[in-house]
Amino acid sequence: MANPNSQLPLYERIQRKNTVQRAFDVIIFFLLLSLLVYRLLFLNDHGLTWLLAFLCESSFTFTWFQSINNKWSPVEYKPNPDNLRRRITELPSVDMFVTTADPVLEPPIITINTVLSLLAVDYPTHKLACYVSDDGYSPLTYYSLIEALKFAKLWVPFCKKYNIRVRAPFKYFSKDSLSFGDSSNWEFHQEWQRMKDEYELLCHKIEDAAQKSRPCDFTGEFAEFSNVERKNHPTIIKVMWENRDGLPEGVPHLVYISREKKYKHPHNYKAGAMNVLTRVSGLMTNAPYMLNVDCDMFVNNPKVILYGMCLLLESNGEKEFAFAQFPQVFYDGLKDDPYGNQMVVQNEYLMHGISGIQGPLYGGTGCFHRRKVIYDLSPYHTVESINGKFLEDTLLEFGSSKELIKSAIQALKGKTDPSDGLWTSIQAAYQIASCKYEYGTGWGTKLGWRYGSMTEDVLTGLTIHTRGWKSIYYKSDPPAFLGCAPSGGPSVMTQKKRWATGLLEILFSKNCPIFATLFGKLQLRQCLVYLWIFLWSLRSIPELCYAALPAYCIITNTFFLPRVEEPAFYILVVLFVIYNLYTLSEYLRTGQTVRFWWNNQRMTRITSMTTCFFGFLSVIFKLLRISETAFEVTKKEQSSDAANDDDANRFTFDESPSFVLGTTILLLHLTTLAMILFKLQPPADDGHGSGLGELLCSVLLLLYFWPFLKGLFGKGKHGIPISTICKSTAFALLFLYLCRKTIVG
Ligand SMILES: O=c1ccn([C@@H]2O[C@H](COP(=O)(O)OP(=O)(O)O[C@H]3O[C@H](CO)[C@@H](O)[C@H](O)[C@H]3O)[C@@H](O)[C@H]2O)c(=O)[nH]1
Ligand SMILES: [Mn+2]
Repeated sequence: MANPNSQLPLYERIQRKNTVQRAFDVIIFFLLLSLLVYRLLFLNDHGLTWLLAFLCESSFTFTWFQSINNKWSPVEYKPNPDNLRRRITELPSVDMFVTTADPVLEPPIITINTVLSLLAVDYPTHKLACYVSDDGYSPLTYYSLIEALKFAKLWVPFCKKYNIRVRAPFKYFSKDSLSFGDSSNWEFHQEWQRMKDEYELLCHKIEDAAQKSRPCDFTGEFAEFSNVERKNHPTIIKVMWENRDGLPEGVPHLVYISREKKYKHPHNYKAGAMNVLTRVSGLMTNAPYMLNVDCDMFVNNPKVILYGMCLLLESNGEKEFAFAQFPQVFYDGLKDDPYGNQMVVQNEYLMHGISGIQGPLYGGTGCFHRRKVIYDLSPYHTVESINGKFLEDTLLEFGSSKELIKSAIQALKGKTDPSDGLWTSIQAAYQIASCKYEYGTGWGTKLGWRYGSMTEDVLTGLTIHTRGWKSIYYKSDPPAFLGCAPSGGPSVMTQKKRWATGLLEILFSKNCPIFATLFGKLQLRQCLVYLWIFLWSLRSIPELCYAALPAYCIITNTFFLPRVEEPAFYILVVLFVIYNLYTLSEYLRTGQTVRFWWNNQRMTRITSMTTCFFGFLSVIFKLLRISETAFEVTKKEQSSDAANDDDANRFTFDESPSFVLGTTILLLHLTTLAMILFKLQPPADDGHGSGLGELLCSVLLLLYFWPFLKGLFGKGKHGIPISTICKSTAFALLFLYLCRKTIVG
């Protein structure tokens, strides 16, 4: 009999209105074009600086064009979990993956909180399995998981009984959380206190273990960790907990995996870890859906799996949406986002904008994938069509494990047999987690997470869009996941440099989105979106040139901007004012402060002129085979007090080259301003020297690099290291010398 509820929609699609925004987008675009026309008209009257300015401005105009494309037709989706419950009696299984790589940079207490929050989600427990990949090969992480599991057996029922919202205990018990709701309920009160005590005990145990040089005796369960080399060790797989009774309540399966590592054997960082997770889970539970999160991204909304399933289970979604991406939202964000990495405005406008094209890019965490899509299926493949040649070709790519191939056939055909217990496949699991398993297979090239970029997430998502799939984005309230944004100048720079590198790596690879549109099924507008993000590090070049131009002009007393008397000067003024008001309004509409906006503007300029440039260089070095690119893990901190700490808002520095470049720009513009102030400029050629435009540019750059100015006088980590200042002074002097030479020459 047909289910009377089968018509209930699982999600709603809402086209957002954005007429005013579009109008401003276009106005800005026309102002930019008129500036270009002005440049072209007078190209012959001016020298090289004019041409350079024209080229830079052309690049800015192209970027703006791309950004209009990104935001032109925003769409929002709203899942409806109630309808899901009514419509679907048997919910599908979901395998949940957590990756961790370093017990120092990623303290196990953070990882276990993520795991606990996943184990406690609102979803039938027997449909869930949680797999933790530990690239750190850390007995401490494993020990913490053992202890966390004991706690989970109390925590999960507690959360479900009282319908707790925040199920990461550190957050639930933190000072700023309003966890202690209905305190008149005596029973709740008692249980709450017990949970709190148990959680504190858990924290103590982990802290104690972390203090010791050896967290445990390498006997019994820990014997496999006695080989202490992190980069050279055999596989460890531990089925830590099996929900044997298959009951909808209780704690989901928990599996720990530390894949084999060998010196000189590329392990492909996170992408490699994800592929091992995919294979091992394929053997053990083979769920048709997979949720993956970074170790610091805890579940903040227990309905998240229901949301994910609404988005992916709708019958038209089945044919369209390959993955469902949730935004990266951060907890304990520093006030006013001094490092510009909270991505609030991007999550709101950019992501919804892209949702109106082919869908959000895959962001590496907080994302539900269909297993069969990860196994290379395309949208035109129906269950019936999956046989014969496609199946044969695809299966060849899976490698030699018969067990894996068997499970892959089931996954591709959309069949899910209940597993015969996790242990039965343990031997095969060891085989497919070994270094050599991927030799001669399609893993990383045709299947699974793709290798060859530091941003394996975006690359993997791109290959999915290239096959014609769409993706879907949902920004829930409260946010589905919360993670921690790196704090401190150096870690922000490390992260951004990795992104800049990884994104450009994709542009220069065979997966380049231009080919994907020409020969694949990537939509043209989506191709523009990808180009916009991949060109990020290349844009550092016009940005740097544009920052050097005013300095050059002031030092040589020439000009590259129209003079105040010329009407074109007002194009620039209007452009500047409208652009800033426009971006400001985006921040204000998402509830942010003016300060927040300014910090973001400033950091955008700083990172695109410094870190992105080094990202660009590392790709060039890779192409020239001078050096390889590497995934540097960012440091995670749990402290809830950081947000209120005044110190935390102050920029911190280290000796990284990004800061040398930033300091050089600062010193240059300090010099130029001093030259104007003390009238040290050489006489202008024909009485037409640098003017107000150049001066304002210099002042603006000084404001953008204000944290660096403070850093010149700061102490300790808040100060720019002396060696950096020396190097920057040398570069600034060299620039000065070269500028002078052009006058004399
Ligand atoms: O060899 C490695 C390196 C990293 N990781 C894991 O990768 C995740 C992301 O690393 P992180 O240092 O937090 O990088 P972020 O810049 O914060 O991560 C963003 O960018 C990455 C790509 O650069 C994506 O993989 C992430 O999902 C995305 O959140 C973490 O869980 C790590 O444990 C591994 O498992 N193995
Ligand atoms: Mn991270």
